[in-house]
Amino acid sequence: MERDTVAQSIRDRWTVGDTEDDQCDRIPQSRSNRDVADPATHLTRDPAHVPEQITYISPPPGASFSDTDFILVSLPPSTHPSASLHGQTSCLLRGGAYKHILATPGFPCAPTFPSSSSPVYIIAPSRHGLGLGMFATCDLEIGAHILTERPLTVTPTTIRMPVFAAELDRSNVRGEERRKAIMGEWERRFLDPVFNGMGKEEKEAFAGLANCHAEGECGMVLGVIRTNGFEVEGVREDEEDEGVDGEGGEYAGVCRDMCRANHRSFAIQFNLHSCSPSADRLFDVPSFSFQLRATRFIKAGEEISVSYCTVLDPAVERQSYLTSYGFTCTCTACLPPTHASDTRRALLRSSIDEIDDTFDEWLADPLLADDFVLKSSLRWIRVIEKEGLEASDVYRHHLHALVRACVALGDEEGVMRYGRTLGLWWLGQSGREDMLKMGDVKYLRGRPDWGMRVWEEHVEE
Ligand SMILES: C[S@@+](CC[C@H](N)C(=O)[O-])C[C@H]1O[C@@H](n2cnc3c(N)ncnc32)[C@H](O)[C@@H]1O
Repeated sequence: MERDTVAQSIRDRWTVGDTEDDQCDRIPQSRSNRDVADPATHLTRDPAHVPEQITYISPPPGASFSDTDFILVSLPPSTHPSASLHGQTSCLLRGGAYKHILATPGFPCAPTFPSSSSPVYIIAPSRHGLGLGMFATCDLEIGAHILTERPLTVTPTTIRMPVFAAELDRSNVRGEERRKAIMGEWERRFLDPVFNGMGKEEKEAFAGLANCHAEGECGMVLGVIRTNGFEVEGVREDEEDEGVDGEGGEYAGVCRDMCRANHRSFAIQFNLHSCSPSADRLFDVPSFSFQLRATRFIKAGEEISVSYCTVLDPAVERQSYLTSYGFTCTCTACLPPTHASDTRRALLRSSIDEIDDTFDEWLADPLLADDFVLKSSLRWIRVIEKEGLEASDVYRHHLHALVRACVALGDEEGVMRYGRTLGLWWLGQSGREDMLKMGDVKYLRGRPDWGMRVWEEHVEE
């Protein structure tokens, strides 16, 4: 799966009522920077059986249910020891997703990286007037673990109520009124029970989160989910699906602390562009928890930011996602008139396609300078760092090219330098500690491509 940034974007596609045929919609979710499929395509999944109510509440082990049934359940099971230690999530899941979770190897287990007893962050008013925000209490290196959190809720990002929609049609309810009616009904039938299923303390935490849709457009529960939902990666209806039709995620999670992280639209360093997060999150199904990690060095006291949008997208598209959150991004990369940053981001995106060809050409051609690949990728890395896009997948691609080049040259120092950063990138993005081996000379020396481009010196006798 290609990830432009692990700070999965929060994206709102609440478009019910755009066409009379629309019977489902999408609520906000943090995505992996992939486009969201037309909700209509999702409607074909199982036209025969579309429950319009919650079908089961906490089914006992072994209960049978269909893939499309709606199940209200607390996860992990309250009997599991880690549930009391790390909290529980009030979930609304389709049967297929629930089966998928239950079948995940290791589920339910305690989080691998539990939050520290002395947190490395505090929640405090943002200095940029964005409400509350999350601040580092100490210096955080790239890859540093910031927190692990069980979401308060996990709910579907699409839902379908064809019978209810047909009733509206019969009553000639159209346009905005129809859209609001569907949202209201969705909330009443599906989301309010999720809220009611939470404990007192969790309810208070949820209701206290930001809600930029408070002005009567929808109720509190839907408003909070729309303002705070992060994509719950890895929770899906079946094995083949990576989100809806291989695109956006199917479930949104709301967290007590992680949802206080604002979208980055402020520069912390002179000449550093924004729409460029300093942290990113991932969801771990076995422990049913999110992890937040630094994607670049964060100084003590600095506001920790995530991205609500796809950072390599053009500014206009980024802005259109952000309107759902009730603000316009005023960062240097978003503001007209130059949009020079758009050009840089587009070039960065396309630079990925050239990496392999450049590398193969260099490997085969002894006339090319030894630092041919290094120079090329280092040039892109300077652009990435200037744009503040270290969380982006493009950074990983170029770091990887540098490591491969150093391996081919048998350059131990280079391998340690770039491999370490690459390993930390992986740690920051996916929690994979095993990738730290990318900075381990002993490991890399054992690879067949070590010293592959060291040409034998031809010494005249
Ligand atoms: C997920 S919440 C973030 C935490 C929030 N600031 C709070 O007080 O809880 C999203 C909301 O925060 C605000 N926000 C986040 N990033 C922002 C930004 N870059 N500019 C303006 N408002 C922002 C918007 O009101 C948005 O709807």
